[in-house]
Amino acid sequence: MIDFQNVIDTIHHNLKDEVFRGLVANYIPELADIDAQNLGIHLRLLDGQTFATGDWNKKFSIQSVSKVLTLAMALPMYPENLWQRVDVEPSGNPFNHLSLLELENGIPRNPLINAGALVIADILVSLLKNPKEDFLNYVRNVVDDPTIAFNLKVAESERLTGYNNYAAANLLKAYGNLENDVDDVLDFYFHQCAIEMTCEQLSKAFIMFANHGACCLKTNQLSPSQAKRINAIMLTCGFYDEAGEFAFEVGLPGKSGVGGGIVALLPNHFTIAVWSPGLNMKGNSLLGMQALEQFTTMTKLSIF
Ligand SMILES: NC(=O)CC[C@H](N)C(=O)O
Repeated sequence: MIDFQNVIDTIHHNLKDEVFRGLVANYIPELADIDAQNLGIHLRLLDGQTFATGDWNKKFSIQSVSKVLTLAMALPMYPENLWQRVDVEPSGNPFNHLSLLELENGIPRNPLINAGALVIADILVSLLKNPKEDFLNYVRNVVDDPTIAFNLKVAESERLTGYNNYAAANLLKAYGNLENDVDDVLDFYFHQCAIEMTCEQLSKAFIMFANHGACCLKTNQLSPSQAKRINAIMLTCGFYDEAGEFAFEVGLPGKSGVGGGIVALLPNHFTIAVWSPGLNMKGNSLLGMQALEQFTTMTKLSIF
């Protein structure tokens, strides 16, 4: 039996005084002041046991991690046509890259780059009565925690500075791959990214992917087949142009966000959420990746 508490405490100890911690995302001004010294880990086994260390109980902006949750909400509601509007190939490009979108006639490479997430946002804006509230309630239900909320300042900060996302949404609209107004889709997208969670809440939110889709939702659960496919997309596309590196170093499906969070999972075994706000050049948490590399190396628990 692995002493998980000892493993994550050792990783925290190894990394907590690291000098080279990457750079906090400052292209979203409201995120620029987050203290790069934060480092939290929360591990949740499928049998319900949990292990935590460091700043596991502080809220942070989940940013692109939300893209997996919008996909998980949309897929059971729109299973037939979704994959006609967004592909499932890794892009090998940064999360906000646009030239492939033009080359490929407005069909984003996958749902985890920004353009693909905007198509999923558009689907939810079309399907939901009160899109932002309904999605927030979905997340609250998945985690079974009604306190989860948007950070409205972060959403507003992105609205004021998100020129790349405006460009992506306009391009999608020009190619006929957005049904709704560009501003409505972006408003939804900026809010989904501005949800705040702790490592503990995030490890809970992703249990469904480790558990063949099953979680505490009463309706709209993922089927085992849908959960399998989302895991495949996380593995191949969850870290943008560093997806290969993450598979090589860590060997788990996962997703990062520019708030410095990473959540990863081993089907049938566990989910693990790590938060360290400093990012590497590819926009993924620098120490978060190192922590997870140490975790799968020390425990020998990975999909490979
Ligand atoms: N990789 C990320 O977390 C990017 C999300 C961010 N909201 C953006 O659209 O730029």
